Amino acid sequence: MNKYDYDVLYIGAGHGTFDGAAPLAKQGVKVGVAEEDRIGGTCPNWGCNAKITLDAPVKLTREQENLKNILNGHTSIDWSKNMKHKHQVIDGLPKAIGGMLKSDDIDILHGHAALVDKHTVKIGDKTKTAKNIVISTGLRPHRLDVPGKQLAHDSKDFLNLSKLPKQIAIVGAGYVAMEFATIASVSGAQVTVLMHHGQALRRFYQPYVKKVMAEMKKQGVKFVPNANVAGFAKSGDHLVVKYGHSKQLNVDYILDASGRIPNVENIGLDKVGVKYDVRKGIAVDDHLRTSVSNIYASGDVIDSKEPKLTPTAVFESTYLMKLFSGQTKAPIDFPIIPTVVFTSPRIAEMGVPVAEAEKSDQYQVVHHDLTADWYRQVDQEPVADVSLVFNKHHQLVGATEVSDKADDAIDTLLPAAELKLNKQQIGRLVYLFPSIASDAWMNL
Ligand SMILES: Cc1cc2nc3c(=O)[nH]c(=O)nc-3n(C[C@H](O)[C@H](O)[C@H](O)COP(=O)(O)OP(=O)(O)OC[C@H]3O[C@@H](n4cnc5c(N)ncnc54)[C@H](O)[C@@H]3O)c2cc1C
Ligand SMILES: NC(=O)c1ccc[n+]([C@@H]2O[C@H](COP(=O)([O-])OP(=O)(O)OC[C@H]3O[C@@H](n4cnc5c(N)ncnc54)[C@H](O)[C@@H]3O)[C@@H](O)[C@H]2O)c1
Repeated sequence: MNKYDYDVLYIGAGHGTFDGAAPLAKQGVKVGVAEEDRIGGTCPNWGCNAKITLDAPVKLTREQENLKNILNGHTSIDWSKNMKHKHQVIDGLPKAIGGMLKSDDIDILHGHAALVDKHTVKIGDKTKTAKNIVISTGLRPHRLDVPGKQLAHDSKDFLNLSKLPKQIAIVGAGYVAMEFATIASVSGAQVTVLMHHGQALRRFYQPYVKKVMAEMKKQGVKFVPNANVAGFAKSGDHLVVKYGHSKQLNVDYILDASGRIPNVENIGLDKVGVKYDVRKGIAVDDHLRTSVSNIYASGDVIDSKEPKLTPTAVFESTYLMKLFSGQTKAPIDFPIIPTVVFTSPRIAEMGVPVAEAEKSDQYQVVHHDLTADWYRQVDQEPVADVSLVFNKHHQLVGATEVSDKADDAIDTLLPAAELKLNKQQIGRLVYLFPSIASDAWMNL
């Protein structure tokens, strides 16, 4: 007879949970998953999958634009058909993910979950106990605290817009702002990006970010650096963004893309003694254990220097699966986690950042203008640059690319850096020709 209802009870059903929970349950571990919203969490429902589906015709439009001297005619994006397609692709995912969890005998508990004590969780009006608990509650959009803030929308609202507004103001210049500005402007909206600082995508290599911005400007996107947004108001049938020294911008829609904050409130952390920071998230050790020994945390809600991305959440939930099933006792050892911003062109990076490498004598940085490559000329890519970072043994340790194919190029280079391949090993790898992989590896 088990002392607890579950061996492991997860709070939240995003990637920080389900990629590990399903294989854990397959091994005979009794698992419960509490979720107050859609199964699958942010990424499938209002993040990666939804965004990349809307981006598909945007990417195609970019490719057509690059080849416009060859193609006849002009195409445009039908927003409502694109949104309908997004729903067709996305709407079935919670059922599919939930079905997968149930088929592994996982109990799905619907409702808001909060810790009652270190082994007890209240989910709606049900109370369940567990030997171990994993908090995987993710992030939610940060909202600017300015007058008229209720007039602004967040990324979730944007991804469900049935009609594309004509004029859009986007506050912030991070991942969401830059990706959604691209989607909206290529789809026909006039977009103004109100930047908090003088730089967009601050963690990325700035010479490449400037190239992305230049392409977005050609598409019609306006950037206002150091905008200092003061508030929003309604005036007749339009909205007004007040910024700078008494400047105003009239728009039909305001997207607040000023970042994301951890879901740490109202889940009983203080009651049970789990340490956290309201801005950074839940503190964990190198086994993803919180300050309470049987309570762990996974995914975006963790206070960590790892990027808050789906691959990170997947790696963490998979690590916890191995820990709970006795496959490992070792601390978590993060691999290189690559990242990409799905603008047109994309900017993608992995490993040691170029700006950091340029400041150190431990690395050598090699820049390549890829527009000179015959393979990139096939698609007439106007912007294509890569910077490769090598260590003293000439092993690849980092790379950043700006191009329409940057995501695929960085993915293909990743094993060289993660596995620290030497020249001889690299020489053993033969790629399809012609392909982005053979093109990317040519420079190693
Ligand atoms: C617009 C957007 C686009 C993105 N695009 C990408 C991308 O292209 N690539 C990429 O790698 N990453 C992307 N991300 C980031 C990615 O979505 C997250 O890193 C990932 O979803 C994190 O998973 P998670 O399980 O930690 O959190 P989430 O997926 O947010 O899951 C947390 C879950 O917990 C639930 N929950 C919270 N509190 C409670 C409670 N008290 N009781 C019960 N349930 C609760 C929530 O409802 C939610 O379902 C994007 C994010 C956004 C917002
Ligand atoms: N392609 C991807 O992988 C992808 C796409 C979207 C989101 N994400 C994930 O979601 C996270 C959140 O994305 P995001 O774009 O919301 O956040 P972000 O941290 O990338 O960008 C937030 C932006 O808001 C600005 N800002 C902060 N405070 C402000 C203020 N008071 N006024 C005006 N602007 C302000 C920042 O300067 C920054 O430009 C990302 O960090 C990433 O982890 C990933």
